[in-house]
Amino acid sequence: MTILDDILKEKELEVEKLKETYTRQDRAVRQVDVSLYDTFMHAKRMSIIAEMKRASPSKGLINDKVEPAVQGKEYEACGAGTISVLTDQPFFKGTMEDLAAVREVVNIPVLNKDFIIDEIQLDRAKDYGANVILLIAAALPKERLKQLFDYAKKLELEILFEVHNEEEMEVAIEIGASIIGVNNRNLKTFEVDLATTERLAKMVDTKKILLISESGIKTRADVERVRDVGARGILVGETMMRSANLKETFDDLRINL
Ligand SMILES: O=C(O)c1ccccc1NCC(=O)[C@H](O)[C@H](O)COP(=O)(O)O
Repeated sequence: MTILDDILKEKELEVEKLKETYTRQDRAVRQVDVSLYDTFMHAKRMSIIAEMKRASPSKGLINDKVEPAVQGKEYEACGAGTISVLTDQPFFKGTMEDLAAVREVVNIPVLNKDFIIDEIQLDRAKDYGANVILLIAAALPKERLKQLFDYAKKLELEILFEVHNEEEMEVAIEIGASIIGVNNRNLKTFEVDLATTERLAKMVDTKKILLISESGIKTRADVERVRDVGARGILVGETMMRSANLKETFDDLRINL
């Protein structure tokens, strides 16, 4: 059993419960109509998806003092292109209320970062004001990923399609993903290697597909490495959550393309 297996098992229970208790609250939270793909593709500097992440399986507790609305506003003021909110409770200490709190105060896209295995989680993401959802290639078979991909599109949600190896990248391309995130972290072993982005970037036409490099990004040199192979965006969690000066951190990482 890997940690991803454990998380997915937990998600099955969560979805079962959601199906008994959740009713759609069409547009219950403030909705902001803004596209991650469009803004990142037109940006002149590296776009940053700044993450709200209290804890993680690989690092344990990272920052449990964070107030999502305050941090979200600061991320936006410092130049974030999107805010990723981890909403998984058992492994990351996040909640859907964190997502709603961020949505209320920012005007940039908000990503519901969770382990999506069912349509009901997409309904909920929409209701809570997300613009973008995450689909992880390693989590589900291709056919199921495609069903969820199509359903998310129907809800007018953008999809960050996450891959970690060549086989998963093939799946992303076949499904027609236009935003592909290469996760530098192996979700089974926690090993982080930026060479993953360098390797997989060769498989995509980065003029059409928006390439995002995810995980393990800490320094300007890291950003230069992934920029040089075509990434226009980076997803940064721990570095943001531990930063003592977010303005400086953003200025350091938002390099010219
Ligand atoms: O971060 C983990 O330990 C983790 C473990 C298992 C599944 C997912 C996990 N993280 C989710 C992410 O992909 C990261 O939060 C995200 O890419 C940011 O990474 P970082 O900048 O290294 O915090």
